[in-house]
Amino acid sequence: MAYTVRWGIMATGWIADMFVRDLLKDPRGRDASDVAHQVVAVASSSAKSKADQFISSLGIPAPCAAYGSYEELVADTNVDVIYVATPHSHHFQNVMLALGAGKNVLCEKAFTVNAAQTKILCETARKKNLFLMEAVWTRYFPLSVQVRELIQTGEIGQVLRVIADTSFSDDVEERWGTKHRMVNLDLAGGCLLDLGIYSLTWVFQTLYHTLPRNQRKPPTVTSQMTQYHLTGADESTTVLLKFPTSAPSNGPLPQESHGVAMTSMRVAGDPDEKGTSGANIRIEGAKGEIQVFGNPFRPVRYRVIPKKGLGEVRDVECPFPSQGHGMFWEADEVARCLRDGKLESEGLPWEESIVIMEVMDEVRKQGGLKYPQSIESTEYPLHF
Ligand SMILES: NC(=O)C1=CN([C@@H]2O[C@H](COP(=O)(O)OP(=O)(O)OC[C@H]3O[C@@H](n4cnc5c(N)ncnc54)[C@H](OP(=O)(O)O)[C@@H]3O)[C@@H](O)[C@H]2O)C=CC1
Ligand SMILES: O=C1OC[C@@H](O)[C@H](O)[C@H]1O
Repeated sequence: MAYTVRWGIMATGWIADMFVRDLLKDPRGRDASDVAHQVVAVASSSAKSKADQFISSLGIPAPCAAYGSYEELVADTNVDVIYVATPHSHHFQNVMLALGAGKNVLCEKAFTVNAAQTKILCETARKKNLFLMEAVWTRYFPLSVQVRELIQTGEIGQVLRVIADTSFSDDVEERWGTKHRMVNLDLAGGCLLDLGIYSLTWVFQTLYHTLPRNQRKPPTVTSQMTQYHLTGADESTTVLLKFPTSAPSNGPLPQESHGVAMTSMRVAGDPDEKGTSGANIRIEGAKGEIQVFGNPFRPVRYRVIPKKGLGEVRDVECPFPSQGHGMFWEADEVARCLRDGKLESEGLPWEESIVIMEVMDEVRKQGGLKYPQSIESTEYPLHF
């Protein structure tokens, strides 16, 4: 018998739409018949009619309540878990609202504006015995799971360096202007929090998450940042990380590793959008390399390249079942955690989200990127 989760959707923007499309796919299409999803409520902060429109345009089966405020959504007793799909600037306030009403939460990336806010959210969830997870969907792809397993089983030996690039060469002025959440400081815009987090995800899930928990240590951080001339949000950021502990080595290899996390809105990881420039992620080990192809947030295949004499090159395609976007895998993880009474996901524990937020805090400090005090604040409730 499938364990069914009843979702409440907070916000009706782009990613909420994509997420709900995936929730509505039959889990059997991805061999996940142990879980099922229902969308039982949708809320828009601007108007109830927007929630009504969202429900009808996506064909969400009745009954599904439509609300014109987030307060009404979190009070709905039919809802098991809230999916928070608002801009970064609002995550802290929105998640606190949901936790305060006794609701479990899946919150979009970046978890919050800064690490101090993330810590409060995790502490609040712990105290209230509620589930909370940052929606870094890529971590739950079979591709990510397979790559982590290959590292853990020693396929490429000790991993010494990881390079990850999440960059798109947009016409920034034309596409994002000054108000869009991608570049708007009031909404915690900029490529680090929006896209760089995926480069950091690849660095962390290969160099940090693959270690036993008691061996995971925060990296040191060096970085460079270029700010967008129209708003001051970062348009290009490069982060160099040194992790003090790597997988145990039996020989002369160092007990440390390097991560290079890049992101930009001016240059592209895949300029011709045909993959000509190669892999956006390279995971380099003492016995070989794993390359990951496609957008770092939605990669499509990987290649294992053993060091000369140690084996053959292997390409592995990782298709998206049911013509899905790939967000259903993180939703399935939420369902299984709720079923099993867990407060956090093993795929992205609270502690790891906090360390990544701390890295982003440090990068912003080094780059001189400050957001308005109202959205950096840890005060709750705060109306801004
Ligand atoms: N996992 C992924 O692949 C992706 C994740 N994201 C993440 O999802 C979040 C939302 O991004 P996205 O959907 O692209 O953003 P959109 O701008 O498309 O939607 C955001 C929604 O948040 C609500 N909202 C509440 N307050 C505000 C406010 N002050 N300004 C603007 N919107 C507000 C609005 O919904 P309403 O009026 O209904 O309340 C709005 O439609 C971000 O954290 C982003 O990083 C984004 C894209 C892809
Ligand atoms: O999370 C994301 O992934 C997809 C990108 O297009 C989007 O800007 C970003 O928010």
